[in-house]
Amino acid sequence: MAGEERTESELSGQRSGAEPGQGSGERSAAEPGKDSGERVELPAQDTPELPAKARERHADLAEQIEEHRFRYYVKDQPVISDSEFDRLLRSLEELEERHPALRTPDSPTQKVAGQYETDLAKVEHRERMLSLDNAFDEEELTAWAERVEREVGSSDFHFLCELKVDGLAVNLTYEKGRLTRAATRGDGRVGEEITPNIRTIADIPDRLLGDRVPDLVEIRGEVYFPMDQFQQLNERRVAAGEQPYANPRNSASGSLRQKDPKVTATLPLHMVVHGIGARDGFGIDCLSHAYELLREWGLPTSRHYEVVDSLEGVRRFIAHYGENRHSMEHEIDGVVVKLDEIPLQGRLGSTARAPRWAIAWKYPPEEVNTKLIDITVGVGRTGRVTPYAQVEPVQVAGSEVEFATLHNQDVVKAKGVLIGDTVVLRKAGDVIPEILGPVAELRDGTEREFVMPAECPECGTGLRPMKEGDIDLRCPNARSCPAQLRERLFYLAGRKSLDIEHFGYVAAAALTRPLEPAEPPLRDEGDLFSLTIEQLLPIRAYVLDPDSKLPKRDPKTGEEKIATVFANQEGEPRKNAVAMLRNIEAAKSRPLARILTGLSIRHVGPVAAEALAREFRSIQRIQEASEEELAATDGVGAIIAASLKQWFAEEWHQEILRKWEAAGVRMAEEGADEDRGPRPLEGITVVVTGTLVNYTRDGAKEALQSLGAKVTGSVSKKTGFVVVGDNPGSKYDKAMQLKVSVLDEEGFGILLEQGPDAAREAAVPEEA
Ligand SMILES: NC(=O)c1ccc[n+]([C@@H]2O[C@H](COP(=O)([O-])OP(=O)(O)OC[C@H]3O[C@@H](n4cnc5c(N)ncnc54)[C@H](O)[C@@H]3O)[C@@H](O)[C@H]2O)c1
Ligand SMILES: [Zn+2]
Repeated sequence: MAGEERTESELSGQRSGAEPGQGSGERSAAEPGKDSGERVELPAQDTPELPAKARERHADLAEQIEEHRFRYYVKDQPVISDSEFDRLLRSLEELEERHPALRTPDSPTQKVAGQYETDLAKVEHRERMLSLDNAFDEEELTAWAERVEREVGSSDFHFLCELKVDGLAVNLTYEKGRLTRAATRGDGRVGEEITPNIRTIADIPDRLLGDRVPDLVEIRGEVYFPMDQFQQLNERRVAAGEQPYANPRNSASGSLRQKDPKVTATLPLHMVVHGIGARDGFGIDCLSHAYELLREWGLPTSRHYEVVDSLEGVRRFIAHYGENRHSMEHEIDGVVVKLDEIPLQGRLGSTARAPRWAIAWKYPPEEVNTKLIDITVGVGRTGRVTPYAQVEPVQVAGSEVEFATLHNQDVVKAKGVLIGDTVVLRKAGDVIPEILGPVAELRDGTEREFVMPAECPECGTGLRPMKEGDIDLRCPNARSCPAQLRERLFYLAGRKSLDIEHFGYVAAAALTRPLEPAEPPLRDEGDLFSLTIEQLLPIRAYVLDPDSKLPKRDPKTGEEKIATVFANQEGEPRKNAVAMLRNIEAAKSRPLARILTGLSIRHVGPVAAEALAREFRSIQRIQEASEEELAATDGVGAIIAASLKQWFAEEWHQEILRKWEAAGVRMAEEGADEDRGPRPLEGITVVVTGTLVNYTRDGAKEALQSLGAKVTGSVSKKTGFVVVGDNPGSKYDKAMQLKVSVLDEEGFGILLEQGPDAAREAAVPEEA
């Protein structure tokens, strides 16, 4: 690859000697000797330089590669992932490296894609369209850059860095400013005509803008299908009885290479321009300047490119987009680094397959193919039942993936995946793994459709949507569905809530759904704080895996693991059982916000719990507050308020509270009530806005709260006072409009020291 001497061009009779300034390097690329498309069969004979085994291996690899290219370029239905394909090609290159005699002009390593018979008409490009050499690591990138410097003869040049868009390469011919022809890349010299289809793409102008349009220009670019609309496309295809696409790249290609442009017209295709082919009637010195010109002509150039003067800059660009790879609306599989100076491009020239003045840096693959073994459903903390895929374990983006969520039954349908399919799995960075689509080509008829169960897999209760119109199904048995209770307990013991060490998923499962005894120690979370070691010792249970929610298996026998979770073989308490009980005890006095979080009230996460605890300081007061008061609390709002009301209305929730209180769990913030001194501002709501001189915003808030006032963020008729500092903004206007008493900083002092009546006298507007 990059960096090595291009003996292959000599081998294939090619020369790369290009005159500087003769257009792009592509034009100056030498014609390959011949490219008939047939393989030259060499007798499989051992020669000292070329063992028969290498020759066979070469023929085998070449055949596989050609086969995959056909599926990819012509059928738009590849059956292996790009990284697997790249590996095959790499193997072939390495083999040729060791046995240069194998590197004949018709080897797949020496050709651009390949030319195939399709339904579409053939058209010849004026100037060849090439592929790119790849750099998979730092060493290959450096080797390429060093070679560029060597051939240029100085370091007086620039790198143009751009994104490698994963789409379909196209060539647009504009004559006197009019789009006259569009074609796919094909074998680089002859492509498929797709002019009517291209005309349906809104990004692509039919006429170039301005009055300086050239006589002729070939525009090269990538047509892509936006990532976020991919699933909708598959959904429509499945509904219409067509095969879903495996990933957005294939859908772009499939959409564009339609015989009927009316079909293309219905699809949201876009284009990014990334090069120029033949041209006549204008001169350019740098590719980056050319992009500016193309943009003026109304062509869709990318905003994401940068000209840098060193490899250091290239590395920065690569790192930056490596991190922001997923905020693009199209898939990118790498970065393309090009020599910006066009005369220098010409001097470096091209091989039969790729320009020497450019290299593609490939990011680690995020898409792999794997087998969809099964789709099962899991029941979450709130009873939501979600289908998830169990796949053959596969390594992607730095971790092993075995499960991927499928969200709900409609998503499974929309993706068009069947149990038993080979699927494309995508894991983007830290994002949870996702199944993109099936490799429908590989189906053999044994695949079956997923059917959403009608009953909860763990408690047998009939599933239903929470409200009419909800897509999600839920298990309504919130109290003692073992799955929901287990998830609630696991959450309660977790970092965000009570942080109970030694209380993990296995313990949560064992306490709620043991094999023995028949009656689980916990029917809901009420008895958690009164658990005793005697209750724990007899428990035998499956050892559950938190990811799959399935029993872990013995790696040797494959059997499901069952254990006495809290007792050792002698029936004595295990160390961690004792520690767990001790930690449960300690958790009773966690801050109120954490206790609240542990109740698994819908929408009440750590942030809302913190706001509620700060404002109301006890569970009882939260319960007594009106829905409006709750909703008016900073960081709470109407949805959470309604959810709180619903939660407290449930009798079994009340029982949990009673039991927890009896067990000594903290139900109020320290010193919440009587011992906090007089509360002259009890029942009064205050809004603070603008900048105060003697108080920070939080300081003002605390001063008010300590006297019993409620501090909220928005002004309403119920607001008692609005305290305004400098630059108060709209809250002041609102207060005036609603005739709420407004206090300046002095009035605020009066409120704190002398109480509400005195403050009202100091307020504007004056009481009527
Ligand atoms: N899965 C399969 O079975 C299979 C089969 C064949 C090919 N492939 C995949 O197709 C790709 C190989 O095809 P290739 O030969 O076209 O090489 P390539 O995709 O690695 O590089 C060349 C192409 O990159 C495109 N490109 C995107 N952004 C560009 C930019 N900013 N500047 C210049 N060019 C840009 C151009 O269209 C150009 O033709 C690989 O990713 C390979 O894995 C996969
Ligand atoms: Zn259930």
